[in-house]
Amino acid sequence: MRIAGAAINQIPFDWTHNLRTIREAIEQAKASGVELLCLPELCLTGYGCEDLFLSDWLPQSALEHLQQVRPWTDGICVVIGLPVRLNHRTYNTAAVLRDGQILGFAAKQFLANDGVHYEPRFFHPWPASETTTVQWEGEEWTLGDMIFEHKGVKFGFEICEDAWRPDDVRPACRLKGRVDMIVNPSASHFAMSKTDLRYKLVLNASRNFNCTYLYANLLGNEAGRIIYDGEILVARNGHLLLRNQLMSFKEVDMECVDVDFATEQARAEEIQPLPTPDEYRELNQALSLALFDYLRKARSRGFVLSLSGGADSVMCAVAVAELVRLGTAELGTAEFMRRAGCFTADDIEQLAGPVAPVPDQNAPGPKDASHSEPDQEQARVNQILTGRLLTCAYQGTVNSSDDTFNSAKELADSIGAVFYNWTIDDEVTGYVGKIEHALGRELTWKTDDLTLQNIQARVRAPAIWMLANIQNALLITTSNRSEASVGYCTMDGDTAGSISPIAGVDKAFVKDWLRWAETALNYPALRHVNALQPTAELRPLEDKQTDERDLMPYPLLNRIERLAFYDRLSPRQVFSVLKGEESATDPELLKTYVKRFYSLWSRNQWKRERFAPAFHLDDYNVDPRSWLRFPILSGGYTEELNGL
Ligand SMILES: Nc1ncnc2c1ncn2[C@@H]1O[C@H](COP(=O)(O)OP(=O)(O)OC[C@H]2O[C@@H]([n+]3cccc(C(=O)O)c3)[C@H](O)[C@@H]2O)[C@@H](O)[C@H]1O
Ligand SMILES: Nc1ncnc2c1ncn2[C@@H]1O[C@H](COP(=O)(O)OP(=O)(O)OP(=O)(O)O)[C@@H](O)[C@H]1O
Ligand SMILES: NC(=O)CC[C@H](N)C(=O)O
Repeated sequence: MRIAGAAINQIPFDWTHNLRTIREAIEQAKASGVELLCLPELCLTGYGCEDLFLSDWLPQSALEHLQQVRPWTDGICVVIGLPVRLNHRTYNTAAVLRDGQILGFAAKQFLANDGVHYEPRFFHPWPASETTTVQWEGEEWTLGDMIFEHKGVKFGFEICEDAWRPDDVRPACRLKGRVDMIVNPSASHFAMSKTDLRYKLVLNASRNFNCTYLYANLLGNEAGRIIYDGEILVARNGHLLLRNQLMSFKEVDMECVDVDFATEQARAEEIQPLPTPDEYRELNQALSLALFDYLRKARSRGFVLSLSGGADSVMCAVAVAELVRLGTAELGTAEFMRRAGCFTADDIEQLAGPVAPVPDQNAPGPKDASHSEPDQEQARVNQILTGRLLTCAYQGTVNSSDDTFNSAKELADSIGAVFYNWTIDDEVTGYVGKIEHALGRELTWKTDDLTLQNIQARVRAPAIWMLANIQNALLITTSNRSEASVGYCTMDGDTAGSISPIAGVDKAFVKDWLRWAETALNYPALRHVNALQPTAELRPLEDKQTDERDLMPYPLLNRIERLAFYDRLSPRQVFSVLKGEESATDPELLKTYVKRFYSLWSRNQWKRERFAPAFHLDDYNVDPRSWLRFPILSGGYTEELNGL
């Protein structure tokens, strides 16, 4: 039997869009002779509909829209995820359709309730071995824990989280021996290296439960924060049959494979390991696709960035250039521009030549564009596109250095971004003078250090916002996770912006990534930033301000943060682990860092509540609206820190 998974790039309750990609996937599958196709979890509504899942109308509307899919399933068996609401409870289900009929709804039994997932807020778990009925306009279907059959192949379900539970409780343990195949429609968020976990999960499931395992994930930045890598996996008895290229820029990535269910396949002795994921490359692909999707789904016309030449803003600029490079490499210039949604037909013809406005969805699966260099002509086109999508401004003060200016200018020029340069000293002097006049005293670095730093960061905001408004573009804010942890940023200053692409990764990672990108992605202009020490450049230059002098070494900050909030240790436990790991560092200094971290962390929760929407990229983040909730007002660990 030819079976397939299709990763599709959906939008919460955009029925027209979602039905279009579903139809496209089904048509591609039919054209490839596929007999059974699995689409991802909740793909009809989108996974990220949040509290709308609690309404009566959204699940009802989903069921109505499912009826439109029925005629498309002539000659094929298709699995489609949607919410179903019964007796004021919403269930997360996978509908099975064939030849225009709905065969039933398999319901999710274990709900994801960790990290970025809050499913028990929206859904009820379905009890094992039970079924009920769904009624709609005189028709009735079975919903619950059930087994289906297509052309003699018996199959049951695990819906995403179902598969992440122990082997002796997950649905597979009851399906073992009763089915030939387990189908898993998923909405599994991207995190660096997570593909390795998923691979092992699917391979081991197929081996341990003696079956074929078909897995299909969502694709792209669906709703703003969470990114899906579009992974499709098929394994049989511990052997990998299919694994696709992740992070496609296409809206539909359908991949199929033949499984000879009539012939037994010996159980694999052991699972062949995947090569270790390359996290820098993964991050690049995820960030580029996330930005591209955000741009087009927000119906925006590009990005504006206050480019200091320092690590954070430079990484954001490279991410936009990479969005163009990877997008055009996979889709071609014309399709990339069409999909971006912010270019006119004339623009497209000018840059891509005359093209038929036909989507390229029937082309074969994506290639890994991240390894390929564009030819000279494509590189020229990419520079023009980057110039259309990214406008930067260096906004210097008397405290800025030539080093950061050169870094910003050369990088912007090398990628083709529009680059402006102005100073903000007049505005700073104007505000300082006004306040000095009102207070009747001078403001000095000795008495007013933070105030004088923050005013510089704040007066950069209005002009850069003006550019964003003029261009109808998204203002990128450059916060990273380390900065967010300790509030090392000025609220309404450098945090001003509408999207925060790198707030999910720590500062040490940002620096390492830029060193990697200089050679691996061929951005020679990064040599400037790679030679710089991170600095806010807010104090007079002779003060030689650096982030790490103000705070602590970034790798240590990152380690404390991880121990405190990923491993959830107490301050005492964190200190004890650090002492063991950092035997060369004075324990008193380590204690100072631990105390500094926790008190800055607690004091700055309100800032984290106000950051612009950020992508989830690492295995955790500090965003209170996705991974990590923490009180705004608290005891601030006073007793715990005093006891160290
Ligand atoms: N719980 C709470 N809820 C609401 N507001 C709260 C609050 N606690 C304090 N606040 C208020 O917060 C305000 C202070 O916050 P804010 O004005 O943002 O400034 P603040 O956090 O005091 O200082 C900013 C820090 O970030 C550093 N910085 C700034 C800019 C750029 C960079 C860089 O790396 O480039 C670094 C700078 O060196 C300094 O250490 C005060 O007015 C205080 O009342
Ligand atoms: N001279 C400047 N021109 C334009 N924007 C600036 C300037 N200085 C600071 N900014 C803005 O403020 C942000 C915060 O500064 P921050 O120092 O945290 O980041 P960075 O300069 O990009 O990196 P690094 O910390 O490694 O120097 C910058 O990313 C940038 O958006
Ligand atoms: N949608 C889900 O059930 C996702 C949960 C699962 N643990 C994952 O991260 O893939």
